[in-house]
Order: sequence, then structure tokens, then C-alpha cells
Amino acid sequence: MTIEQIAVIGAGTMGNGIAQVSALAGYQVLLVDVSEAALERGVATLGKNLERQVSKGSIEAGNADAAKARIRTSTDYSQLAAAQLVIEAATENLQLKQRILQQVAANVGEQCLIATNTSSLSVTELAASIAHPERFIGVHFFNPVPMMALVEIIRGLQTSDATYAQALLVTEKLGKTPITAGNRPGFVVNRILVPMINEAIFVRQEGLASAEDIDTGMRLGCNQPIGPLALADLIGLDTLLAIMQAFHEGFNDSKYRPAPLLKEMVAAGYLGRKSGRGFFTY
Ligand SMILES: NC(=O)c1ccc[n+]([C@@H]2O[C@H](COP(=O)([O-])OP(=O)(O)OC[C@H]3O[C@@H](n4cnc5c(N)ncnc54)[C@H](O)[C@@H]3O)[C@@H](O)[C@H]2O)c1
Repeated sequence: MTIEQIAVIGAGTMGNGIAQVSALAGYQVLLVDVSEAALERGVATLGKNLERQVSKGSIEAGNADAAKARIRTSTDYSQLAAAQLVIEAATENLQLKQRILQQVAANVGEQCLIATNTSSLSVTELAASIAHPERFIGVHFFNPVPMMALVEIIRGLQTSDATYAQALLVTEKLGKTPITAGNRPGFVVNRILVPMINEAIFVRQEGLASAEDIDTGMRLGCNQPIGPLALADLIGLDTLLAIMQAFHEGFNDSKYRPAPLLKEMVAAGYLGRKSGRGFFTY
């Protein structure tokens, strides 16, 4: 099967980025959301991002226009019938995603592959919600999608070799580098990154060093582009706490216990950049 049309479910932060890179790579794209307003925002965002790429000289104006022309939007799942690949990038909620996947499966053709961009849910469990779990796979993009080169490909227990091979092909055609990860909480990158940030919070909590010195240490000592505490503020401390709690529960291992200071800051409403205060003030 040749994949020519990709449908993206969810026009939010990740969905509009996935639609953008898919259209730029030459795929026909159908962007689906429950909300017309979200579709309008998504298309406006990807339009601005394409213009920025043109003004930076990374793509030609003609390519940006052609990419925009390849994107259609809809709130109607019956439009999915023509897609060969559906990438689900809707709100991170198990019950919601299970409902969406059942709706997708009921509207696509026999051969259509279905992928999820979930960050924290089990690909195996999501696959089990549809009749053909062998055609289901995780494709985990990074934010912002047009800028980040990596995609983690996650095989559920049921994913077939053919589905996996197609996911690798599409990822490469999108200009991304795939790595393959098993279906465990956090896959590879977040599994390593988030406990590192949590450890930085323990170091801060113990008063071993100031927030500035912890970040300077990791930037200059490990060549990290941004220190772990500034990164915590950027991601959102509530999001980090939810991820650590999911690791703690998912692995049943005390090494993933969230730092008490992280819990306390979330309880205080110090969520990082989005609340104006985290380890730093904004
Ligand atoms: N934001 C990130 O940094 C990031 C990174 C990697 C993966 N992810 C994952 O990507 C997915 C999307 O995250 P996001 O940050 O783009 O979320 P978001 O909140 O920005 O967008 C979610 C979109 O899904 C839409 N939606 C909700 N219910 C729907 C339905 N029934 N049908 C169609 N659309 C529906 C919402 O209207 C919204 O536009 C999540 O699974 C998340 O875990 C997020």
C-alpha cells in the first residue's frame, strides 16, 4: 500500500505541526478536530510557521503555498475514508482516545494504518480498543514538530511487522529520524529526561546549590542547551509531576518518586512559565 493521504486527529499544538510537516513532505492532509475554532487556530498556526520558514530561507514560498493547498480540515469523521494513515494527536486522556480510535476505525478503509502520538499512554492498551490492533502503532513526535528531528516509533504487543515498516518509511519521508522504543512509560527520551529533571529538583530541595548554579552546571558541564530547572519551568511543573507519578505507578519502583519540592510547588500553583513563577520568575 502506498500512503498518499494522512489524516491527523486533533489540531492542537502537536496536530497542526504534524499536519504541516506531512503536507510539506507531499502528502494530502486531512486535519480533523471536534472544534471548528481549534481547526481555524491550527491552520493559522501552521500558516504562520510556514511563512517563518520561508522568511528564514529554509523553504521556498512555492513549497509553502503547495503545502497549504494540500491541507483540508473537517469536524466529520466520515471524511477519513480516503486516508491510508491516521495519526491521532488529540487530548491526552485514555477514555477519550479509546473513543476516538473506535470512531476512526469505524470510518477508515480495510488497509488503513492508525497511529497515536500519545506521550504517556500504553500503545498496547490503545491498540486493544480497535478490531485490527496489528495495524496500530505509536509515532511520538517532539514539540515543536517542524523543528524537532526525532520521532519515537513504539510497537504495541500486537503491531505487525508491515505496520512497523510503513511507520518507519513515513517518518523518514517526513524528514525525521526514527528510533524504535518498547511500550513502557516514557518510551526512551522522556524516561531518561524527566527523572533527570526530578533529580535536579531533589538537588535544589536539599539546598546543595542554587537554581542558577544547578542550571549553569548542566549547561556548561554537560552541554545541555537549557538547564534542567529552566526546562522544568518550560514544560510545566504540573505536567512533570503527572509524568513522574505515571512512572512511579507504571514501574512500581521508588526510584521514580516525585521530588517532594515538585509536589509542593505544584500545590502552591508555581507551575513554571505558564503561571509566571517556577524555579525562576517570568
Ligand atoms: N505538547 C507536547 O509537548 C507533546 C509532545 C509529544 C506528544 N504529545 C501528545 O500529543 C497529543 C496532543 O497533545 P497537544 O499538546 O497537541 O494537545 P492540545 O491540547 O494542544 O490539542 C488537542 C486537540 O485535540 C482536540 N480534540 C479533543 N477531542 C477530540 C476529538 N474527539 N476528536 C478530534 N479532536 C479532538 C482538541 O480540540 C484540541 O484541539 C497528546 O497525546 C500528547 O500527549 C504532546
